[in-house]
Amino acid sequence: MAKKEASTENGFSFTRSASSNARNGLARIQTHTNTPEVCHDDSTPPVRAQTIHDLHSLQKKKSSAPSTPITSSSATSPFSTILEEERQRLQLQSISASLASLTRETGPKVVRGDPASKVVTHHHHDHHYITPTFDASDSALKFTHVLYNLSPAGKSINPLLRFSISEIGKELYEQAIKYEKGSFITATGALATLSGAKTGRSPRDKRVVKDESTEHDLWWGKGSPNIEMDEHTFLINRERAVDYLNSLEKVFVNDQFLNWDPEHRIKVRIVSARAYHSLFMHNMCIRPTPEELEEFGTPDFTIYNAGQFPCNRYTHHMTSSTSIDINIARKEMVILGTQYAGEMKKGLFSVMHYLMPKRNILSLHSGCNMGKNGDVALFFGLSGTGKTTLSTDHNRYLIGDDEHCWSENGVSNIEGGCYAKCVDLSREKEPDIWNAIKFGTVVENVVFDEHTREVDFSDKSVTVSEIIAELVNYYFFESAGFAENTRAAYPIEYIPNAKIPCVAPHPKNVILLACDAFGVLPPVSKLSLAQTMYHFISGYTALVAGTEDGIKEPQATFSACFGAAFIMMHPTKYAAMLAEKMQKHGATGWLVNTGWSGGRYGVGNRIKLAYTRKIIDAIHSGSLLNAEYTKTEVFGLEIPTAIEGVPSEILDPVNTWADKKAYQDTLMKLASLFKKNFNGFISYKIGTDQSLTEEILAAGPTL
Ligand SMILES: Nc1ncnc2c1ncn2[C@@H]1O[C@H](COP(=O)(O)OP(=O)(O)OP(=O)(O)O)[C@@H](O)[C@H]1O
Ligand SMILES: O=C([O-])CC(=O)C(=O)O
Ligand SMILES: [Ca+2]
Ligand SMILES: [Mn+2]
Repeated sequence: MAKKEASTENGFSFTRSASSNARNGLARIQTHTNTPEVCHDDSTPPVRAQTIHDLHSLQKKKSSAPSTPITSSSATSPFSTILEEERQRLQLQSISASLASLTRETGPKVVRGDPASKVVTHHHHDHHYITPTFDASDSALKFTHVLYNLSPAGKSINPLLRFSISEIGKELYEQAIKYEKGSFITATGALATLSGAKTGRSPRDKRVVKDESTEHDLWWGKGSPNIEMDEHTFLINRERAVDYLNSLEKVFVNDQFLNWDPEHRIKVRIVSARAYHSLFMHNMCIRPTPEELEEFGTPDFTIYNAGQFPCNRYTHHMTSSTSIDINIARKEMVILGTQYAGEMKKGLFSVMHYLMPKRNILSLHSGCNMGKNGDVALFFGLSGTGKTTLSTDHNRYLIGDDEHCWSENGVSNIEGGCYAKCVDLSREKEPDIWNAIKFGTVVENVVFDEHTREVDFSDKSVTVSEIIAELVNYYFFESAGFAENTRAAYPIEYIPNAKIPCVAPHPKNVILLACDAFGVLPPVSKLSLAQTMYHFISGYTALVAGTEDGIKEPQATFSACFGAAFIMMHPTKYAAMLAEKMQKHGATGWLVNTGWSGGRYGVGNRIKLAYTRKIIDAIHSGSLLNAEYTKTEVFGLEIPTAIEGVPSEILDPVNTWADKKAYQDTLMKLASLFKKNFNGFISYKIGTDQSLTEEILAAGPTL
């Protein structure tokens, strides 16, 4: 762990030390040493307690009360106490401002250590609550307690804001287990939770405020993920969310960061009603150090997650009782009517897809890892194509599994955690992800043994059936899929070879992943720059959906930039930036089919993960770059004739199909689907380079 690698290539410095890991890591579970003695005589009190309350109080050793030591003299000097109180006051004021109503005259007022709150027990002078109250309405009669940056291990991240742990202020695990039905601790210590009726994202319910500036900046209309909403309607939903949150006994507030590039770090605040949501975001966003939290100040972006509460369908623009609303100008997002935590993660990703390109930084729906020699690979792909699985590679440093930025400095992860699919997760095939499912990790919608609490990753019964999923896919184009969407969210340092800080030099390889359920794309092809751009803009994968009679048909999905659901500007904007960066830094593009071979879904089989890993190894090592190639017909892809550890006959898919006519027909069918999809882009220019635009158009399949 104390191993250090250092490199200052490309602006980022790579130093990883045990201390930086420890700082970012979660605190360990403490085992109490003062176990009450066992007593065999029923006639005497079994423990040193007169009441059940006393008994329970024995469970917790005072000295082990969670706390992070306040650094050095600042805890004791009277001068610094004043500063500290002032800081706390400002922090509380800021949270209060976040929760303020926009229509009532007086917003929630934060009262610290409110004496009226009977539940506060003062073990330490510095334990306190912050208690926003309304003084202009009936809401003044109740308190909304704010649970600020609680940690899953029972330790407030900010030692200066350690709120008392009592009736209300239980830590996240305890909060979840006590108050959120369906929360359990699994055999390995993860928090199993249910996301409710929605087990995937609802892109059809996403709204973006169209105002003077976004009207011109953003991509609107056909194919765009940005469905418009006006400012006034946003405020109605915002007020609905804020009122709902303020009506609760308590809310959770996370103050965290996005983007490991210190120059372009974004401060985010997440206000939510569920410990599940707070823990999820704790894991997924970058966790501030106590010092960073001290100076947090005003967030750059705030999420109001009132997911348990529906939107009002009489409200303009609402087509269901779910609404995920982004307001760029206000720097706010409101969630109503869905508890699926991925909405927060991907909502913020959308925001980054706006903010970063504004700074000439490319935001990417990709995984990223780095070899021992500093060679960096990006993994693009739609949901379920292998970004997380393939970027989590025991022989390489993990930079991140899903969201990155590519700037002049190199690549930086946007997030502080990973969100892995865990359907059919196997210890043998994906050991690092398997081992990351431990204390602190949130596992969503999994099924486990009632007694042993062993998770059965093959059981998909919580997530909806494929038939419903097909409908969902139809209505909510390209959702992560409600079906088979059991997930694990864990802090990135749970992967042993994660590189902290999560930044890397410019990529050498850009790997486009497609799970081709038609089984006609080669397992790997080397792409020209124009082909890379063609496939990046196409964003192809094929899903498999069930039909009523149980016959499963592959369904082609095209999602520009391998993440049309998250981009905010026109795809060609991102494509131009990618082309420019790949050209400038000499990156090679690859197309890897992680889907079917030997026939389409139902006839052939999914390419063995072990083979895909060998292919990826050969890309990383550079050996594939100089291999011998042949060119395929129709798609014009360069395919290698041999790769170590992979049977050569599978490299050209035609060899694996018993029915050659079926192969040809399926190939032509897929090619025509590509053509049809790309027609939507032919009138656009990619950047300023007209010849590149023409090359890209010519880089698709020829029929
Ligand atoms: N040959 C293969 N290559 C990659 N993944 C495979 C292969 N065969 C099966 N799989 C499985 O496919 C799934 C890939 O999912 P993964 O979590 O990596 O998707 P993702 O691209 O990260 O999607 P998302 O953006 O939704 O998180 C995993 O469950 C993995 O075990
Ligand atoms: O956002 C989600 O729910 C999961 C995910 O990573 C994706 O769909 O790309
Ligand atoms: Ca993933
Ligand atoms: Mn993703």
